[in-house]
Amino acid sequence: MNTHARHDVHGDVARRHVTATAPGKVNVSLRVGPLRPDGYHDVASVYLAVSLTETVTAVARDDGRITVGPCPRHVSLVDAHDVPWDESNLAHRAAVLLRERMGLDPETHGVDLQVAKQVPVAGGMGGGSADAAAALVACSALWDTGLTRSGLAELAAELGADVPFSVVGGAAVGLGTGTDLTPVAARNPVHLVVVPADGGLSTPVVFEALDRLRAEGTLDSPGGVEVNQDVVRALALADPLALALAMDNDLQTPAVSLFPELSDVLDLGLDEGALRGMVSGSGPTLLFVARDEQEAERLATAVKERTGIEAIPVHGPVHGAGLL
Ligand SMILES: C[C@@](CO)(OP(=O)(O)O)[C@H](O)COP(=O)(O)OP(=O)(O)OC[C@H]1O[C@@H](n2ccc(N)nc2=O)[C@H](O)[C@@H]1O
Ligand SMILES: Nc1ncnc2c1ncn2[C@@H]1O[C@H](COP(=O)(O)OP(=O)(O)O)[C@@H](O)[C@H]1O
Repeated sequence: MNTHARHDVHGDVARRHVTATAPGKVNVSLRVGPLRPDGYHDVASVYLAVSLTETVTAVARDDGRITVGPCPRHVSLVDAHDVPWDESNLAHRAAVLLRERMGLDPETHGVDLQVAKQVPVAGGMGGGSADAAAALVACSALWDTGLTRSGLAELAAELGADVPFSVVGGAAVGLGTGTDLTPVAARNPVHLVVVPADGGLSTPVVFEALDRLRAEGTLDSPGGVEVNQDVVRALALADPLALALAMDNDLQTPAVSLFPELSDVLDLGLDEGALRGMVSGSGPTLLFVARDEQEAERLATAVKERTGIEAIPVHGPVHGAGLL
């Protein structure tokens, strides 16, 4: 029996359960290379894990079934209707993959996954990836696999480009499809405001739009990608102004072309004193850089007042997936 699992009483049956959390992310730099033959793009990404986290409770079942659903005990900050609560759910896929790779008996190793979401769905903040990371950590403890964090991060890469970073957390450069991670120093917290949009954007559709804009010559086509070292330095120095000036995102133009309303909110954030506004990953969530925590609170309130959108002050880096 592992040391992390707790017991709960559901009817007459005591069921072991484990809870894990994992962070959402923003990309403070996202440089995208040309389309590869496998349908992916090489990226040079600078990830920052932020204080908007997902929580997954894994409750043991001995009939081998794996289920996933919204957590009955936690209030989700996002609309659970937007999430596929079936085998396609990234948390479900994580549990299936872990069980298979660890050679566990599919007749006896089942789990009910209860997910409490805070990260906007399909928003470019890696919420589904965080659910997968938290599910990996929770199921690994529940089933006593003995896998290390780097073992979990390796499995995570099979689930999606953003999943390893949510396992690892902090701040990191991501190369390859984003899964080849190198931690970077970020001593003091960076304060941001994230502004979710009404609706989501499909990640592959945004990458396709980038390819299209490059093919027609509207955007330059790079031969390769290089890490944005100015952003890495700004994180190391904990200098919000330098970070704001250096940030970039090759998916911003395609995301805004698909979701033109984002331009107005970007302008509004700057008008309210943000140091910089940018699309988070493939969008449509926006991120604004604030000078400090107080300024982030003020900016979030101002954006909320002017747009009615629930802008959220966050900070990063925060740690990666872990047990509660
Ligand atoms: C753009 C980024 C930036 O961090 O995140 P989001 O904004 O979606 O959160 C990531 O690259 C997304 O990561 P993730 O959402 O895990 O992507 P995956 O499920 O692995 O891939 C979905 C699809 O996105 C495209 N894709 C993804 C990653 C990559 N390096 N090149 C790509 O072209 C491919 O079309 C792929 O089929
Ligand atoms: N646990 C999950 N939470 C949210 N979305 C999920 C989940 N599992 C699968 N998905 C699917 O993945 C898509 C992208 O999810 P998400 O990770 O929230 O966004 P992004 O990739 O933009 O950061 C969603 O539209 C949804 O169809």
